[in-house]
Amino acid sequence: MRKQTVVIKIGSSSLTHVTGEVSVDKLSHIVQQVATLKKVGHKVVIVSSGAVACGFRLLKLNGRPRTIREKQAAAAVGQGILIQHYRQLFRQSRMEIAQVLLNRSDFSDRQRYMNALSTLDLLLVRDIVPVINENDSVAVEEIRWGDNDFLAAQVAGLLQADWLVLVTSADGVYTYNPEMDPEAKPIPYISSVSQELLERMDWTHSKFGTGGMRSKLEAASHASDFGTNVYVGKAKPGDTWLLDVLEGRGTGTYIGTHEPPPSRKRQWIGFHSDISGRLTVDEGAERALEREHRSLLPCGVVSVEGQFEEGEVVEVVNKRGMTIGRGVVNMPSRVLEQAKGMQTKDIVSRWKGVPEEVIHRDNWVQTSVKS
Ligand SMILES: Nc1ncnc2c1ncn2[C@@H]1O[C@H](COP(=O)(O)OP(=O)(O)O)[C@@H](O)[C@H]1O
Ligand SMILES: N[C@@H](CCC(=O)OP(=O)(O)O)C(=O)O
Repeated sequence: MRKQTVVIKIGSSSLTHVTGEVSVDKLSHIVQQVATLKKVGHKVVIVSSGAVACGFRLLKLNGRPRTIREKQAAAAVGQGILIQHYRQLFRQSRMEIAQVLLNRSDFSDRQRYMNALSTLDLLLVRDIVPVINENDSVAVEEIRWGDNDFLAAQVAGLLQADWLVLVTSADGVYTYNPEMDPEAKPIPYISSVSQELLERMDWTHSKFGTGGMRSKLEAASHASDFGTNVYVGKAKPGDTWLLDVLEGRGTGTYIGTHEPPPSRKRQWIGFHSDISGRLTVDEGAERALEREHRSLLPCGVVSVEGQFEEGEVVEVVNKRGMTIGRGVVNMPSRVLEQAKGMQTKDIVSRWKGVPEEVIHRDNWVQTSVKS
């Protein structure tokens, strides 16, 4: 089997006791599985929750924290303990780990995105297992919405990983939440995460988890866009459970991808960048962008929203308000406000040195449409 890059996300529900505290036995089992994957030559990155689980008792709380402030403080106490557990467990297999804490802004800022990539790349080259978590004590949205699923998808994209394995308390995606509906049936294979399937999933989660199956499917959809295969399932006994998953013998859900990975530049534009504005385009420009793979010219721009500078990323919508993609603009909003709807020859004679295209086709990414 070809050596693969595998991102394994371990949710709180897969590493805690019923009391909510971290279970070293559960962690140890997962570490053994990862060690098996590494021994056969795969590159493994772990995205691990569990900081709150490791920290809340030391914060003198009786149960899992409820407020954001308590969660952030518990994570600050617990992250060091979590990493210490990983370090001791991996050392038993003579493997070293590195702690990497990331936030959403580390992906939306292109320089930080490239720095994160270069650090992770070097760690993998030196055979060190990166153990990633959100930088919880400064993140707000993330800690509430189960975004370690999303973070794991972002990491899979960053590394152009072959696999994203979401280890959780349910053995895969069911037609409905199996804990609520005994009639729920497992779904062994999903070729593409449709809007209809997403809407069927709710956000109900396990006692100590955060995002439930909805956030996992959204993350899976995101990872598929990067060309990564996804597996959602439970940690199983035995030494080769993770290896079995990669070899197609997992009992959970496989979410397949048929997309080749996009180039890193297009990936950053399409999936990680922050949007600084929105352009509405007419039917001719929509056709040129979507079907004819041409650049966006000022004559096709109907309206400009937001303030942006040359080099920033904007979203492009059609006249019905549907997003068709994103791209890097060649001119600031103050120029485009005046140039919109104008023919190229008039623009060139009015503004010396202004580029002909609003968005060059090399800097354009169409948003994938799933029905
Ligand atoms: N359709 C579904 N299929 C499987 N599990 C579901 C579904 N809908 C909701 N769930 C819930 O999602 C939980 C797993 O998500 P979560 O609690 O966030 O775990 P984690 O800590 O791994 O992120 C399951 O225990 C289950 O209660
Ligand atoms: N970053 C937090 C966990 C947040 C989170 O996404 O949890 P989960 O839904 O269990 O993956 C922690 O380390 O406790």
